Amino acid sequence: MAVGLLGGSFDPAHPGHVHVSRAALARFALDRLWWLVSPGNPLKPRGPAPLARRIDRARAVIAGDPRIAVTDIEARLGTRYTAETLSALLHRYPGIRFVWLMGADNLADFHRWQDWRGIMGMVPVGILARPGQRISARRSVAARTFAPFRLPAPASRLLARSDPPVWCFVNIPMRDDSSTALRRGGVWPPAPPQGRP
Ligand SMILES: Nc1ncnc2c1ncn2[C@@H]1O[C@H](COP(=O)(O)OP(=O)(O)OP(=O)(O)O)[C@@H](O)[C@H]1O
Ligand SMILES: O=C(O)c1ccc[n+]([C@@H]2O[C@H](COP(=O)([O-])O)[C@@H](O)[C@H]2O)c1
Repeated sequence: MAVGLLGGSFDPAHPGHVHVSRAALARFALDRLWWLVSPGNPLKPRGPAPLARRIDRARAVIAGDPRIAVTDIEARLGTRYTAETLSALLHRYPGIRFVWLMGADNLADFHRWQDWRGIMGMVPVGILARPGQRISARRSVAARTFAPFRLPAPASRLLARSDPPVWCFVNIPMRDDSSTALRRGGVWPPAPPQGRP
């Protein structure tokens, strides 16, 4: 079974997450997709809304798609860095072919992640186009360093069955939803329940 992993703050989840998830299922021939709702991105100084609220919202946003599961795996494993999460998952689920998924904005910054080269050696990586990020992603340190291991987009359905390091960038119809825009618009985070701080 091939499972895509979409890690994120999901602060909050939005239709862009669902859109890239469905595109990844189709383009990378995945059977399932797990959202890993992060306890907190190690590179973001500001802490996100409480995990339970982000998970509730994520479940509401994906309602109706049985192929996508919302998980708190990183909180359960006690991991925050993706390299640690992946090694724990590979150890725990030896029969699953995992694919790490991310939007093009994360490819642009990927060389700042802990043990990013190690991540490329652990699992295939699928990148999904995001508005305004195409050039920075293409020119990124990670894209240049791993250029020889890029799977051409027309072969994207082979990604999960390819041995790492391997990565594939797919151009999908783009949506410009972002959690930042929702936070700036004041619709998130919701007010805490009365009587609680
Ligand atoms: N509209 C989108 N198009 C492509 N990828 C997206 C989109 N929205 C989110 N992603 C990807 O989904 C993953 C999780 O995203 P995240 O939860 O950080 O949402 P975000 O909208 O990027 O949040 P923020 O604005 O706070 O950075 C990341 O890999 C991100 O690149
Ligand atoms: O491992 C790292 O060093 C690392 C640095 C930055 C981001 N990440 C992961 O990237 C995913 C996307 O994060 P975010 O906050 O952009 O949604 C999420 O799973 C984070 O844990 C991981």
